[in-house]
Amino acid sequence: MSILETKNLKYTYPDGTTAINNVDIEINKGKKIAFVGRNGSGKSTLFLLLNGTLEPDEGEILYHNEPIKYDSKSLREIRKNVGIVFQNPDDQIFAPTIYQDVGFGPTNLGYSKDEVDEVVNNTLEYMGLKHLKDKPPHHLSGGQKKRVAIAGVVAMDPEVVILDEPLSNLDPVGADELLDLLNEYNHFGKTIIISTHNVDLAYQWADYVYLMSNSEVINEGTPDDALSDSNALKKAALTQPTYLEIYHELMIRGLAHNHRAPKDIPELVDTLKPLDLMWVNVPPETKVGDYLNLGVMYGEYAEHSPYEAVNARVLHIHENNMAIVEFDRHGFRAGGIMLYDMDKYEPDEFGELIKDADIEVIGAMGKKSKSIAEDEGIPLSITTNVIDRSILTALCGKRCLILTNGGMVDHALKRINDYAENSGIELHVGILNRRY
Ligand SMILES: Nc1ncnc2c1ncn2[C@@H]1O[C@H](COP(=O)(O)OP(=O)(O)OP(=O)(O)O)[C@@H](O)[C@H]1O
Repeated sequence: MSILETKNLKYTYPDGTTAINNVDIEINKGKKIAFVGRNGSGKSTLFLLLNGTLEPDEGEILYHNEPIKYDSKSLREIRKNVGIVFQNPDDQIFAPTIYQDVGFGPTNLGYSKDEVDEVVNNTLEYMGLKHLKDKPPHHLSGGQKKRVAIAGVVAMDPEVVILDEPLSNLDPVGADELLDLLNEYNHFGKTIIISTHNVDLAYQWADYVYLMSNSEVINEGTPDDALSDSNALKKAALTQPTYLEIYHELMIRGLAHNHRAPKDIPELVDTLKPLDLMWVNVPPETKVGDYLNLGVMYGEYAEHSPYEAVNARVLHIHENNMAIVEFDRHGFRAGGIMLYDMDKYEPDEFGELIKDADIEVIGAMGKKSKSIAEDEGIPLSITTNVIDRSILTALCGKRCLILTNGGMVDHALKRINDYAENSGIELHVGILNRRY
């Protein structure tokens, strides 16, 4: 369902610089969208057009299929629903304290004092800023200021949040934490749009990508489609995402399986052909591509039955009936990933389940899970990039537990099951405290 759309948009600044030219985009509700382009390609100008701050010279912008109007009532409405977080938080934060700054938007929307108090406290809690509420903004670090700027927008409960270069000036942990937060917010059904010149970020994070150059959109599509066209990337003076580049190099050398391009480390690991190659003696009638049974595994190596067949595919036949065979991946011993829905957290049950589940590593996704874990003294080994890191841990044979809640429970379950299905590796996955 389209939430924001532009048709043949054009905008020229008063000094004659055309910053947006013939731009047609369609943003669907609940998606994560990235606009990728070098400095000056027009991303910030487009964002200011999308929430009515600038008015186009030509073309139109549709919000829920209705053209935006520019009278003050309509503009208030669109700015409430399409919030922008500027690249530099100093352009956005101006009140004497964090509390007042985050309360500015809701106060302007006509909320009562109690309503403002409730919404500001909830937002500060959600953004992990509660302890800073009485501080003046100029005493905060760059990362904290960024969060305050986002909190000011989130407090108005917009449908769409637009963030101009959200990760600029953040250290790696701060960047991961912010992405975690944006993903969580997206799971509440919010549409999130970012601009970035970081192709790796756009490739890994977005559902849909627009590539911009010289005031125009020059390519668009899923991240693989939009960011693998070398001509378009050259025109935009950008390079391919690192994962795609590694994948293509592996493919050229025959080291990768020919399935979809990897988006993260577990998928990249999975594209690698297993190194289980072996010289074996084969019967004279054997052909390349045949499956051979090479014997049995037993004891702790057998997963599915006490005695398990070891199969291998013939890759190459040499003279004297010698062949190179590749072991079938079936029977790969991985660990497991259990999820625990923190909306239904019960300390006693949790302790019991953990004891029985033989968990070695615990991770938490989302603000609520992390703060319950902190309050309850549950030791967390993984707090960012949790799904990927849990899959990698499980691939090393360990059992992990992910604490999460809300829509992220099913999201995590789906991601892990998709990985298991695509890789053919049997991971044990389940939700500990949900009965089916
Ligand atoms: N207020 C302004 N007056 C005149 N020209 C401007 C103004 N703001 C931006 N521009 C010009 O418009 C073009 C697009 O700029 P814009 O800031 O939208 O790009 P951007 O892709 O967001 O860049 P960045 O990544 O550096 O933020 C550039 O050529 C820029 O110099």
